[in-house]
Amino acid sequence: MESVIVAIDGPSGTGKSSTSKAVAAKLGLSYLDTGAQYRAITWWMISNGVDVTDADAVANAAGKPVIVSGTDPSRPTITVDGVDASGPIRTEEVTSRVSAVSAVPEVRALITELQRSIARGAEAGIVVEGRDIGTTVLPDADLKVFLTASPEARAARRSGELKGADVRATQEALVKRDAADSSRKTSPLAKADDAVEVDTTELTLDQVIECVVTLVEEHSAEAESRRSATEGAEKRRGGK
Ligand SMILES: Nc1ncnc2c1ncn2[C@@H]1O[C@H](COP(=O)(O)OP(=O)(O)OP(=O)(O)O)[C@@H](O)[C@H]1O
Ligand SMILES: Nc1ccn([C@H]2C[C@H](O)[C@@H](COP(=O)(O)O)O2)c(=O)n1
Repeated sequence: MESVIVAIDGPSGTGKSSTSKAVAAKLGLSYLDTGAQYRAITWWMISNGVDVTDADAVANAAGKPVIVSGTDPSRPTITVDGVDASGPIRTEEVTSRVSAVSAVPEVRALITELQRSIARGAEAGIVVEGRDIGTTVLPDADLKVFLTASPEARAARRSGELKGADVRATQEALVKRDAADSSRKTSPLAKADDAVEVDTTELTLDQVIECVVTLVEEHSAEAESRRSATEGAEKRRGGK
């Protein structure tokens, strides 16, 4: 298969990370979790005493942390200034503040550039998941998928992960974060016009993975047949 860039966006808990990792592993592609990068910069701000409700303070500090993402889908990693941040970025404190930090345009500009450079460097291709990948980060992606699911299904999935979590409180927190991510001015959470929407509410994770793998394979087959047709036409012209 030729190198392919796949953008997977959608609200929280729709299955972006689980699906993207599995699709990348199946197809031999790299994998990038862009939410982890916004979480990492948020964790750095909190750890360094930056008031995350002060957009100017966040903007002034945004260039300081060095964030490095490992893109092996079987072992994705994230470090901040050389320190493993994979645990700390998943705390409740980071989750409740990440929308404010990721709404700051200077933060988005820096992280978007980082994401584009990682995608450019992925020789075999990459699956990049987030909120604005198809609309802003990689508008020329070969395939764009927008995952959705009902708030009830998403909360039930998340509560299953966070042992003993109250489903209603989890749902409220999810809906609140989606509203903040969808309403910010700079590259909000949105479906690209040319994205394929997949409602995962009634699908198992395996079914979603299979659906996206099929979409990538169909895209690659179409690209290959267009290439052969063009080559054939060029040869025929050259032969005349
Ligand atoms: N189709 C599905 N059916 C049931 N459970 C699922 C499905 N897809 C994902 N899950 C489960 O839901 C939880 C959330 O999935 P995941 O972390 O992949 O979502 P996400 O969209 O990346 O969320 P976030 O944006 O908050 O990081 C995980 O426990 C995952 O195993
Ligand atoms: N492309 C992206 C990815 C993520 N964010 C922000 C908004 C999310 O609430 C937060 C955490 O993402 P998650 O780990 O839940 O996928 O990061 C964004 O603005 N743009």
